Amino acid sequence: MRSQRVLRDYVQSKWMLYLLAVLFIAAANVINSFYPRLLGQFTDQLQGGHMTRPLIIEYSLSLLAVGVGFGVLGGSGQFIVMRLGRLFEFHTRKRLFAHFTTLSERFYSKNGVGKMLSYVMNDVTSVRESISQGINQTTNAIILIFSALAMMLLSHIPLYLIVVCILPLLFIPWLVTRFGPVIRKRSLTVQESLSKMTESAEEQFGGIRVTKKFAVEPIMIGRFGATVDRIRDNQLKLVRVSSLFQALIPFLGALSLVITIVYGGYLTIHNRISLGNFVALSLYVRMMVNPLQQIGNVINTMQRSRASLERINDLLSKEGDIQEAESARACSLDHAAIEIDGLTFAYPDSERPALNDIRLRVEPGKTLGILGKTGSGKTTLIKLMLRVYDPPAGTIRIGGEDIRELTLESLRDQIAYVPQEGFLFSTTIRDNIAFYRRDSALDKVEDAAKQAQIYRSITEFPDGFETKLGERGVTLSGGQRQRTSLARGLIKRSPILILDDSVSAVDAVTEKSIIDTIREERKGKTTIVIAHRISALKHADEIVVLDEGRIIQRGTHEQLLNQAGLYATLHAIQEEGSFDDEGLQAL
Ligand SMILES: Nc1ncnc2c1ncn2[C@@H]1O[C@H](COP(=O)(O)OP(=O)(O)OP(=O)(O)O)[C@@H](O)[C@H]1O
Repeated sequence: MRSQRVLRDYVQSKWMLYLLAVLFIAAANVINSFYPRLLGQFTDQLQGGHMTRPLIIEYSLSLLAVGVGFGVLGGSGQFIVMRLGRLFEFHTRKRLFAHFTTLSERFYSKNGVGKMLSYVMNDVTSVRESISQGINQTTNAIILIFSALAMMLLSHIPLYLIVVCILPLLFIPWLVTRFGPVIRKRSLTVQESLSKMTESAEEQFGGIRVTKKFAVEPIMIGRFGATVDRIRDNQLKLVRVSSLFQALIPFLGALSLVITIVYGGYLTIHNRISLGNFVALSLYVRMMVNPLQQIGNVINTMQRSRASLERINDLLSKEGDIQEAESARACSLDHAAIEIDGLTFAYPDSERPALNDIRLRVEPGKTLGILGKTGSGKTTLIKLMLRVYDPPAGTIRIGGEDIRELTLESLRDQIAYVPQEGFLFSTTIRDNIAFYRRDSALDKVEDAAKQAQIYRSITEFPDGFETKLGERGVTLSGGQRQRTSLARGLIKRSPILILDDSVSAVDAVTEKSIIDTIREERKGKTTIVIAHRISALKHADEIVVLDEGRIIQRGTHEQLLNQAGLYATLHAIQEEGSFDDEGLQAL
């Protein structure tokens, strides 16, 4: 795990702008701290009977200058900080997304889409808010407090009076250290329940059609409702503690004002301080309550966003399981034999091997058929060939090279993999087929569609190849979706094509036509066909039958038919519609 400091890196890269913003905000607050002093002086002049028209104008202009200076400088500083915050949000979202693309299937099998969304949306926003508010309000508060203290001393307000009046405010740091950890813990729980709700919503939306078909809406509403209830409970717990925290600070502020009025008023009556200084003191004490409350707010927000920042840093530190070797080379897989030698593999969290001592050799240009019951390890074998998971070193070679020594790009770029359920993006059919190379000429897209037997269906849509697909291609039937995904694989014209049950959703006539076209098109190129239906792979040069991760039969279609075993049994069931008890036992 590489340690990541997303916020520190960002602030370091923008430190000059942040410094400028801090200087602007600080200057604004220094200017602002003049206004109670001016009002105090004004009161003294008034009380002493020295007030003249030019003096009134002078004081008015000075107060106006304070207001304008505070507004312009403070506003500019705030603008810079807010803008930098938005840029942070933008950069971090892009960085997170780029990082997501490097993570492997193992990561995604453990972390749902909702969780990713929650990182990208909630966590990033929470950190952005805390830096913007943090810099803005902390600078505001610190500078204002120090300027106010300095101004009071300059105005000759006695130090003992200042200390007594602001004494209650000094309890604020104590409150912060008491409440901070509790707030942080409860915020983390809220964040977690929020991300659970996003995950649940994502799953419910994904499965909405199944829900409706089974008429189980109340169950789904109940399930989603439970996640929302959890958020409500956790949020209420958080609100209770943060509200108490927020309420105590103004209370301490009010207490300070009471002391100011009582003690300051007493000293004024006894002429120990001037009326002007009493006015200035009350205004300064009042002025200090807000910044101190802001510090409380900032600490609250910081506590909350620290958890988010930790989650983001943690995620960015995660490295994909599949790493390219430093010595990795790009190799051409044209005319390359595939050799699998003694491959045994168990998924990282599983004790039982999904594949056991697999030995295979596919000569260049030949077709290999893989047949097997569900869960027998067919897809696992392909995942290992594509290095979705890492096979043990030296067990899979293509063109004599251990695939772990090839660059991931050269390996995956030269193998076209068509899964049973290819995901279709919410874009045009043309873009979906030309996914691998968006600038492919239309005639190439059309050729691939023809080979996948989807061309006619596409041209029947009013917009033809420019027809937009809804999310996951809802406007297409299952078979149409599968053939569009097949066309996407065929257009690559790769040295190696892998069809993983890619024609299972089409009728027998279309399947035959697709297989014939592919055989013709793939002459001289290596093809691997995985299927449950014998008709899809009987023409293969070699067929292997997998069972519980082991190869239990191998040979050509004719050879396998002449052996008693799973292949002949499946053939009897699928092609002849007949089977005996012995055959059923084999299944
Ligand atoms: N990501 C995973 N983590 C753990 N075990 C897995 C994972 N994917 C598959 N398996 C297990 O590995 C075994 C082989 O699965 P695989 O997907 O290779 O079967 P298959 O022959 O392709 O099945 P099907 O014909 O249903 O697609 C199964 O027992 C499955 O439960």
